[in-house]
Amino acid sequence: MIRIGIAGYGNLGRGVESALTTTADMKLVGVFTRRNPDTLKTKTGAPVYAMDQAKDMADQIDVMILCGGSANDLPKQTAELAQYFNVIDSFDTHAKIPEHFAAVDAACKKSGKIGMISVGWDPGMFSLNRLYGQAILPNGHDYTFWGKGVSQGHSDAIRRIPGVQDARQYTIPVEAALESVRRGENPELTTRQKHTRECFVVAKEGADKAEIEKAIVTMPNYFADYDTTVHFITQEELDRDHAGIPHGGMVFRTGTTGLNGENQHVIEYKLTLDSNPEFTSSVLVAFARAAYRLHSEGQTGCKTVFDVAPAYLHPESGEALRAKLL
Ligand SMILES: NC(=O)C1=CN([C@@H]2O[C@H](COP(=O)(O)OP(=O)(O)OC[C@H]3O[C@@H](n4cnc5c(N)ncnc54)[C@H](OP(=O)(O)O)[C@@H]3O)[C@@H](O)[C@H]2O)C=CC1
Ligand SMILES: N[C@@H](C[C@H]1CC(C(=O)O)=NO1)C(=O)O
Repeated sequence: MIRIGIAGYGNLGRGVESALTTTADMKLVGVFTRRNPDTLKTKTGAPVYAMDQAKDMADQIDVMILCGGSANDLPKQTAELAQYFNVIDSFDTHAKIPEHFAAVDAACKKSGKIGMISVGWDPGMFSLNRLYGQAILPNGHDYTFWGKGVSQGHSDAIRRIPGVQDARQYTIPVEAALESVRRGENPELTTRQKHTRECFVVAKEGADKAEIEKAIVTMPNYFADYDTTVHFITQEELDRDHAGIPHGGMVFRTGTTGLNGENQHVIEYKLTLDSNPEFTSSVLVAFARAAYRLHSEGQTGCKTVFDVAPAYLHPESGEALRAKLL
């Protein structure tokens, strides 16, 4: 039985808690939070501990699944907890993945643990499909489109701005760009030409809304390269009109084969998600199984989804997989 800890109890933390109830080979030992653990009750009745108690429980947990925010939490937490645990996170600030990988790799190499970063759907499943497309159709173009849906990373980043009480960020694909790709026109598209971003923000009493809006639209790696609109609404309106966290998207690869490129092929990998956090958490749980197995085989250091053979994700044996899924 693989013993799991959850570090951080937000949308993703609750999603991991739920995803673990569907496994027969994994169990939740406990949830770790930076808040007062006595103020939190988990959905499944799993115990809640203070984050600084985690290191004292290192012998009770095989993999710690980190569910903090990429903007502020994971850059500190993943490498910190890698001193004591095999760790896995969903770190999604794409521009900073190389530096995050280096920090987690150094911590894991020192502690003899395994770390997996940037596990989810983008980065994660979409990353894998971009790699497959380029490897299989080297003569081609790939495109990634998200939404319309709620980006958890962008929503989390807004919530971290001083004066913000709550927020949801919708990512919206530019239809003309999407249709041009679908028509096989292989357009050259800038970041700004592919998506727009729409934010719904609840400001704290007395907060400077102009300053909040400016902090959002100029935020590097999240909003600076996009046309972004910001709406200020009440908490009641956010809870009423923006309660769900749906999302999805597509990775396209269009490429040619034949000595003269005479044949065109289109690969399309699509996700349609009722719950972005619950899907992301399901990916995290499958890769947590792989992290445990790889560490049991003596692997250490930092990995990404590119480094994991698919069979490590599945609960069944190689023999069963060959008989049923090949
Ligand atoms: N790779 C991918 O495909 C994806 C990655 N992600 C990543 O997941 C990250 C986490 O997203 P999400 O779970 O939605 O973020 P949340 O804002 O729900 O939670 C982030 C952290 O904030 C704290 N927190 C949560 N709720 C509250 C609250 N009410 N009051 C105070 N603190 C709170 C928790 O830490 P604590 O319990 O310690 O207080 C939690 O771990 C995102 O930043 C994103 O980067 C998300 C989706 C897909
Ligand atoms: N990491 C994203 C998952 C996808 C969604 C997204 C976006 O809408 O910009 N980028 O990647 C998230 O936090 O939801």
